[in-house]
Amino acid sequence: MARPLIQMALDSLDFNQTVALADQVAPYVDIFEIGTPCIKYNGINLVKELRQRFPDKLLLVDLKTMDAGEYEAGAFYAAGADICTVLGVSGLATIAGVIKAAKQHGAETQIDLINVADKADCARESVKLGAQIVGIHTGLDAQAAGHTPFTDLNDIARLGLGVRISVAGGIKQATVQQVVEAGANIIVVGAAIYGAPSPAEAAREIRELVDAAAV
Ligand SMILES: O=C(CO)[C@H](O)[C@H](O)COP(=O)(O)O
Repeated sequence: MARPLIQMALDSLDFNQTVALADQVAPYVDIFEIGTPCIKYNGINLVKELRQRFPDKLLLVDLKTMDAGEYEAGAFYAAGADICTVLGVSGLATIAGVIKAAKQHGAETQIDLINVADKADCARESVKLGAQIVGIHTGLDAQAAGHTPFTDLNDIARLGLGVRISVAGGIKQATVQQVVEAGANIIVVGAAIYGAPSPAEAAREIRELVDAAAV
């Protein structure tokens, strides 16, 4: 099995704390995600800062674009994003716009299936348009209501779409093995790392667990 990637969700609003957290966990993660509240609060300068400090990391900007796909995402790809997210619920025209912007910058697009009613159909159509990553995502509010991403992950993995599958939504040490075995290629972790007494130690543990599960 190819080594799954670990994506650190940087979900603080504070610019300096975000950069400091990225520094702490950098040895153990592959992708830095600038989370949606964080990118709204800090804007494109944070993309430029992380791009400059971490030239070897993949940088995902969690725009969750809902309209004006090409226009909105283009600026973030130009600033150094490797991946931007677009909402599956936005519709195919917006998804196509983000994909077009990504192609112009040699970058990639992730479809976020959060709150999509027919996830299999949306994933299939998005892949046909050229999306490289399908994101299974139980958001923070849905997590608070007791939801998890595991059933959706199994359903989408079974489709065999031939693209990478990302999973997010409360993933922690106890669930890493389950999501790797279910077929996730990108494991997104936020609170289980940034909420730990030592984020670096938590990230190191998750790296070990992901690598062990993927053998
Ligand atoms: O995109 C997000 C919320 O919309 C989060 O960044 C994602 O859910 C990962 O964080 P956590 O592991 O804490 O769920």
